[in-house]
Amino acid sequence: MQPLSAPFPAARFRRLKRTAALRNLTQETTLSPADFIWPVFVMEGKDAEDPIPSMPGVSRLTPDRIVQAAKEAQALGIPAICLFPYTEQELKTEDCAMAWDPDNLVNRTIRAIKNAVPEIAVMTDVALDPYNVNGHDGFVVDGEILNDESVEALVKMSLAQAEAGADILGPSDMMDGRIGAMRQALEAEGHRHVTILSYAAKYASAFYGPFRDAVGASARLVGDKKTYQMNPGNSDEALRLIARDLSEGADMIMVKPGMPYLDICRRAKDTFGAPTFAYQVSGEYAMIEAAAQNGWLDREAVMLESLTAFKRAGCDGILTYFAIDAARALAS
Ligand SMILES: NCc1[nH]cc(CCC(=O)O)c1CC(=O)O
Repeated sequence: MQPLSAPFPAARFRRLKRTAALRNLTQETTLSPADFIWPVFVMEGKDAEDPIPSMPGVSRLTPDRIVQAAKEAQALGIPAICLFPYTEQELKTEDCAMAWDPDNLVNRTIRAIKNAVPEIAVMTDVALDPYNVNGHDGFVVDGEILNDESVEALVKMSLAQAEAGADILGPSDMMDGRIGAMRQALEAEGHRHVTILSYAAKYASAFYGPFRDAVGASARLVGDKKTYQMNPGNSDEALRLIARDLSEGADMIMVKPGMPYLDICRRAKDTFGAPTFAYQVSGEYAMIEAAAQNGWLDREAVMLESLTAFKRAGCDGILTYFAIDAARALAS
């Protein structure tokens, strides 16, 4: 593209800024509730919720309340909800067997949502960290995060979620080769229509802190995730990972975190043109909420501006904890 304009005063950029009608008419990207995937935290129990202090306004919900939340999201035009489980500390194990238990909390919740609100797409998280004694996304042996053994476990976990009715599997683990292994197993087991949204460019980020509180992994995590998640200094590697995951059978790809990585979103979309998502992660949410609570930022304006920025950067959609509030704001 070669932007061209007449010299002043033939060109006056303020002409198209003068009224709301003209501004709306010439807006390049727009935001709609259909752009959102809403991440929620599910916990055991009935008719209860438990606020997450580092994510003001976000609570863990019991499955029955998640079903209510899914109904609300559906009514607001939000197409997908993404489930993350909170696991009691004493239930975490080294072998992470609960991750592929057909009746674990996530799989029961998928079924409950699919029964009550079949239209909404249910996305899951494919990674071992909520079930792992040491908080890592893969198996840990003698301090090493094992790749191939973890992939086998992730495949079992994926099949259990597909069986329960998940529409979108979200491998957030960053093990090598998991997309191909998952895709092959899904095809072999008759789950041809199950989609994979690969966390392809997922960085080893300090912005995940509040999420780890939410799923109860903070106290558990031994060391860091730098041997499998990306170095924040890298950009070309993101494209290689996305190319790899698409070639192994991912239907959609994700960049994570979001706002500090919009350059990666733009490169990803321009290079591959695949359905591209960004995750506005827990730390990004917490920063905005904290500033808003102090009266330092206008919460609604910043929320909508930040989400619009993802669309402008080339994203087709955004995983955001603001999904419900943003959908309400857009409707009003
Ligand atoms: N499988 C882990 C996972 N899945 C989603 C998030 C972070 C999401 C957020 O911060 O909102 C994480 C955290 C991590 O990698 O440690």
